[in-house]
Amino acid sequence: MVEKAALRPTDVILEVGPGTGNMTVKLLEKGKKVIACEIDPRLAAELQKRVQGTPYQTKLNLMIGDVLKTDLPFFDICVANLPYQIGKNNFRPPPKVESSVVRIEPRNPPPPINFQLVSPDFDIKLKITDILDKNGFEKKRARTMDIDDFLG
Ligand SMILES: C[S@@+](CC[C@H](N)C(=O)[O-])C[C@H]1O[C@@H](n2cnc3c(N)ncnc32)[C@H](O)[C@@H]1O
Repeated sequence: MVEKAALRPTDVILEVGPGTGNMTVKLLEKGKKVIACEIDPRLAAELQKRVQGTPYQTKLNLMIGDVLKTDLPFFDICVANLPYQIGKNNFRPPPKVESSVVRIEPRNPPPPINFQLVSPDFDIKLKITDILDKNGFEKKRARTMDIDDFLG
């Protein structure tokens, strides 16, 4: 994953969920700075201990909390291993889930956005439900769908 990220020595990297820091140390080797946001304070303490007294200590900004509720500082690139650190072949029988490494790059230049005002009674929840209903997806939920359903 670190290889795929093609990190540059000038990159400020955001790592979501560093755990005890197995990937963090690799990111610290490659980038200028790592902002690591970990929800579990015990794991964060382990990571802090791991870098203490090493040259990486000053390159790591460790934040404790839920990344979704945290005000994050500026970063250039996000590298994270959130849900499935174990591949499906580690299980017998293999679970019916797929894991992927996803690389998302912002478009440069950014596409033009046609901002439009919506009426005060616009309800995004109703809009989405309406679209799902019209396309026969009212009973489909991510947890009950497989990859073919998504691709279809
Ligand atoms: C699959 S582990 C990855 C650990 C480590 N990055 C690695 O590659 O070995 C997921 C990590 O994300 C953390 N985590 C889960 N939800 C989080 C959230 N909402 N905000 C921050 N960290 C989260 C977990 O505590 C755990 O350390």
